Amino acid sequence: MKNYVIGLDYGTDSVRAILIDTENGQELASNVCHYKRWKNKEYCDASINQFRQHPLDHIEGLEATIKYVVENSNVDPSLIRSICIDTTGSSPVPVTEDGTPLALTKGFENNPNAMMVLWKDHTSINEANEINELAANWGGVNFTKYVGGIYSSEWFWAKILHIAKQDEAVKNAAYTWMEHCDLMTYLLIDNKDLKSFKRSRCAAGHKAMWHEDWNGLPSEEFLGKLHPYLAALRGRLYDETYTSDLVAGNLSQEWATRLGLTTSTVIAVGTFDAHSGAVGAKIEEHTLVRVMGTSTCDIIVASEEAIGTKSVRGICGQVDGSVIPGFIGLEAGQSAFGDLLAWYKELLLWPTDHLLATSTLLTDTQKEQLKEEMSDNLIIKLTAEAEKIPLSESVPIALDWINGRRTPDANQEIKSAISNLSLGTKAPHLFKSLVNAICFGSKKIVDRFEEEGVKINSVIGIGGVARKSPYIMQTLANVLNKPIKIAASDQTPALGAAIYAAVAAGIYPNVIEASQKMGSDFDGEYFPQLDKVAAYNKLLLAYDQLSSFADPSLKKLQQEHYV
Ligand SMILES: Nc1ncnc2c1ncn2[C@@H]1O[C@H](COP(=O)(O)OP(=O)(O)O)[C@@H](O)[C@H]1O
Ligand SMILES: O=C(CO)[C@@H](O)[C@@H](O)COP(=O)(O)O
Repeated sequence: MKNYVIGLDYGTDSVRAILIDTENGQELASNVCHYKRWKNKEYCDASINQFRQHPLDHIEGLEATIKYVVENSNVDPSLIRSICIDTTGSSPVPVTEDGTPLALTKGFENNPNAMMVLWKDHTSINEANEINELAANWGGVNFTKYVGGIYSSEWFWAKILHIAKQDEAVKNAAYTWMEHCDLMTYLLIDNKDLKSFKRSRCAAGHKAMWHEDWNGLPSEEFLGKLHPYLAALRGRLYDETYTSDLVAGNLSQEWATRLGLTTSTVIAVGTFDAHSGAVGAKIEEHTLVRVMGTSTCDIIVASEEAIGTKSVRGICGQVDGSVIPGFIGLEAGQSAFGDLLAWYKELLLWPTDHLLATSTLLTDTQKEQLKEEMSDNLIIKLTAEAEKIPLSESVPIALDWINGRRTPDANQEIKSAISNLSLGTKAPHLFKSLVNAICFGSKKIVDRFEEEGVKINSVIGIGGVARKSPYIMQTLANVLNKPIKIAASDQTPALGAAIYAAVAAGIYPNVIEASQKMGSDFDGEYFPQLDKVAAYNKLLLAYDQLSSFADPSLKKLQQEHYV
């Protein structure tokens, strides 16, 4: 009998659904929906790093994309066994006692504090500092132990603490909070009991300091020292967490009707995009999967025996079962990867956005066409020119911390810097320096894993930049001095979600077997160019120097580690 599953992947800008044949991972239909309100930059204020998304963007996207793949695949809906949802994270959403996102209730429809706080929102830097300070000094367990020793402003508790302090009305109305992957899963299932709802192990372990060592979330006593709201919230969250090979519930009658499915379809426990992307790319031990898009997420799995009781310093957490049940999933990443290049692109397009509007040389239609053409071609042209600049030629030295540093050693307050500019510095030189910067930031992550005893034999690249930029991938292979394989699928996170769905539906006995059968093939490999590796090593020293200058705390961290 044929079996089909759906993987639903919520990225930063859009959501995509794919309908997959579980026998071989073949994609029978796919559909993408861009978030309407987010596209118009509603509820965001980049000047203070506030990035919020309205739940209606997510619900409309879910309905449109799933309906599309069900209708266009010509598959009998009763053979669609399961759906699994992955999202960005930590992207928490305040909800009412009956599990309704607060922004869907009266009075909160346009309040950004009542919406999803997107992973890259950095409004809670002070609150992350408070958490770190308390964790290190309160005299009890240091709850940051399994999230690399530093709690980030990108994460759950810091974001909630910030909003609780900032918005009394939201604090009073938000009965509980859910990670985005949990909320969308909860929305679809029939069982609406919030207490027994199966929350994601991946989200809880990497972002909310949930760990078996202390029986779940950080203690009420610890949270109470941060804010009484957090202490009260603890009891309205969860004790247990679940891996994504398990069923969260059956599709509710309401959503079965809305999506053209039946209530026999099961919904797997939710997860994060990077972790499901790693499964979609057939992750195995000692393979680092790098999701390279707006940001990077670096995922690796290790057996419990290999990790033992060790806590890996400066990363975004080590969580039992966050990628493959039975293995410890480790996560690191860069807060900006493609985003650094996107920032530069926007900077260079300033005149076209602002001067063209007042010019009388072109018609409005021509202006729009020109703007679009320049926007589409800018990175491609810069890439071609940067590639031609020999490594012997002087280019600026840049840091990749344009949106703070996620790892190693989170510091979201830190800013980027560029040095070594001269009158000879042209736009492609600067572009080359930014590409070097994102690759050096990547090298720091790989080095940290290896220093901490996590062996990396091979690297797999997935995500927009991995697929679109051979220049960046070749630079990265040279900087890391490791070969990098590129997954063929453009949809690895959604494919990974489909793999979890297939296991949850009982079609495969475990994630490893399912990912071998359904996971993406590879369609490219970049090898280090031996004549260039040494030159990049030299540039890396300059990057290190600039890093120490821009972030004096780095030296202190290193000294603390080596005493
Ligand atoms: N040809 C390219 N070279 C380098 N970077 C690119 C290229 N095309 C897109 N990007 C970058 O890729 C990022 C988007 O990556 P993608 O994986 O598609 O999205 P997301 O990370 O939101 O899932 C943007 O930051 C963009 O600047
Ligand atoms: O941080 C995580 C997962 O832990 C990601 O969700 C976050 O970096 C967003 O990833 P994308 O840039 O949307 O691929």
